[in-house]
Amino acid sequence: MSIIEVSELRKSYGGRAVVDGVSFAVEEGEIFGVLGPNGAGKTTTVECVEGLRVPDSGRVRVTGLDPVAEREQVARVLGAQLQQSELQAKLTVREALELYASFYPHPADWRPLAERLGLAPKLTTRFAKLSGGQKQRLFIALALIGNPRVVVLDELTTGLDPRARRDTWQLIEDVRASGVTVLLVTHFMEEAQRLCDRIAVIDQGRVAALDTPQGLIRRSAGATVISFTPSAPVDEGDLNALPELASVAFKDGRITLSGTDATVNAVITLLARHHITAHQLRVSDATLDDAFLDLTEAAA
Ligand SMILES: Nc1ncnc2c1ncn2[C@@H]1O[C@H](COP(=O)(O)OP(=O)(O)OP(=O)(O)O)[C@@H](O)[C@H]1O
Repeated sequence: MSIIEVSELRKSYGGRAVVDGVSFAVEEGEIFGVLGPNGAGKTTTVECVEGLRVPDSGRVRVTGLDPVAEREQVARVLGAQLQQSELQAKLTVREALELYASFYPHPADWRPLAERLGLAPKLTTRFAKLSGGQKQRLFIALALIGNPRVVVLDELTTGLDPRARRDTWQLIEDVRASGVTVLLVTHFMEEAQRLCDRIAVIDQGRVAALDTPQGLIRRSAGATVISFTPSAPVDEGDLNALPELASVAFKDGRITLSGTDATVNAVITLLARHHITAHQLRVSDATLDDAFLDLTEAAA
């Protein structure tokens, strides 16, 4: 049994379908990413998993439980990241940890949790005085305090500086290493590529693709990118006729092509045939960023 099952989930607001038949399954121990453009329906989807919104139709199960009908049981196995507004400004870190621990029958000991999250020196600091990174750490601590089997994190690192973001990634990896399944909503491609075992790309309320980060990159039309400055003009028709070509662009005397290894080999042969030298030749793999744009454009 998958730890989270979402099947044909639908939710409309004012007659507009914002989640329009979303299905995916998350396996125990995975970091599963939900990625998509603004307004794609990501938060609505994960809030249905958390039992915070009631689906119009479809089936959602968390450890086999219905998050709406069995909300209390689900709350014992699922930890959700709070929104900023949900915590009192005057509450200290220690008070928040103790308060949230009191909500659960078998909470984690908050002291080692605070230690692990680097919150130990901040126990007497009020919430309002914490930095953005410290607040995020506290939210992670509160999401973990009930000893959940699944934790849902939405836009976890938005607003964090690069170092705090990297520290948070390490934390998420530690959380997973301790056996917790992570459902992660994110806008950051680097974050998704680095952390997620699998990703559902959601676009306009539907799953546009579901795969590993590498699988998504391979699936996008131009998985390999080659760019160079030619020593002499290259015939555009010849470039457009290259095998398995996904895109071609000309800028400031440089040519950038995307396609497959076959495209790269063919363009090198083409240049050699015309005795053209490729200056500053670069060959790289497409990134998740490229794949995302490709996949969400394709869906549009
Ligand atoms: N309670 C609501 N009433 C009406 N419309 C809503 C409600 N909640 C969400 N929406 C709309 O549903 C759409 C999907 O919202 P959702 O927050 O799920 O998207 P998202 O993918 O999480 O977006 P973002 O990346 O911008 O957070 C948006 O157009 C949003 O305005």
